[in-house]
Amino acid sequence: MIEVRDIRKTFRIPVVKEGAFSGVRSLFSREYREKTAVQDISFRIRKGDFVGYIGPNGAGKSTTIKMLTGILHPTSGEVLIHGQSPQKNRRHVVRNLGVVFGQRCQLWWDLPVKDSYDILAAMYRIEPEFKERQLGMMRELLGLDEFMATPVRKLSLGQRMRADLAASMLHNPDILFLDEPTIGLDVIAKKNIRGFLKSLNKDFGKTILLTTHDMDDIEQLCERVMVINHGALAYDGSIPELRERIGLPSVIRVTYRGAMQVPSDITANGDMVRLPFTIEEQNGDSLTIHCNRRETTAMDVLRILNQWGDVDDVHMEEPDFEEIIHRIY
Ligand SMILES: Nc1ncnc2c1ncn2[C@@H]1O[C@H](COP(=O)(O)OP(=O)(O)OP(=O)(O)O)[C@@H](O)[C@H]1O
Repeated sequence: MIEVRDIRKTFRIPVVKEGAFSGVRSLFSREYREKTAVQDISFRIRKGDFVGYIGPNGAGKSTTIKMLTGILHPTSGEVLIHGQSPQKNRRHVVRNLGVVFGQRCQLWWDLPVKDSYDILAAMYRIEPEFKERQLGMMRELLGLDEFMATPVRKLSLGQRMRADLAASMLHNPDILFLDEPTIGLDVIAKKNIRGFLKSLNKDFGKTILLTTHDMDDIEQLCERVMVINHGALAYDGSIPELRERIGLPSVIRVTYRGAMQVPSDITANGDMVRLPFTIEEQNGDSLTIHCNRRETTAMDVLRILNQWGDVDDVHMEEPDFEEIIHRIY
């Protein structure tokens, strides 16, 4: 349903020269340098997928989303949404798209939220009954009644984001492109937005592409994650596969009831090569070990640890997702 074939975006940026009046001179300068923001990216997103699109600042995420929505034209390559190009058939394609740029508000600053919805409905030729039905559906999910009559400029950041999300859903699009919809929100507001997005995907079958710097958003919402770095796709797959590929160690802490006996040939000379894990700390009746899930399973590890004493308690920590992502960046 969304097909992206080898899209590339190169910007021409005027070169600003050093020296006095350089700013003025560069106005007349014809020198440019090229910046490739997105380099030959391809992917497909199926109906009902919830995909995270992540990468460091300046990686090319917003530029990709702008090409997907038809705001920008790719320098080369092609985007097809339901088989249509958003560049060539913008009017037709946007009927099926909802877009939220978390850093920008699509509502009218001085008007009550409700009036903004009326204007958007008129602009996009949405029938009043249809708009009311959509708002009715979202009223409870987004708690719209709390601020319908409030001017947008008086909304809290969390309320504004909820109002913005409702606006993007007024025409009931199949596909949502969300660029940092949880930016700057507190824990509770993030939780509300995540709940809403989860419901849109699971209960209403919406296809969602989500850009965010919040790895909790990704872990809690997305089945699939695409990582973009320096304009190129560095990873496209599931989160468990990504964990496995990066192979950071899982930490297991074991407490024994009474004595424990670590075989001496393992601890001698720090020679632990025969174990499928490393002993990081041995302290009285407890052990902390690191194991790599690519090389062994938790069951195998526990089987060995069980031979060393009477296990009382086991605590496992998966590698932190944020840390995994930093490894890719
Ligand atoms: N209109 C433009 N003209 C020139 N360069 C641009 C333009 N838009 C984006 N760029 C450059 O393209 C690169 C990618 O920018 P983009 O906004 O897509 O990154 P991003 O991944 O969304 O970053 P962030 O996480 O900071 O929002 C950056 O180096 C940026 O400076």
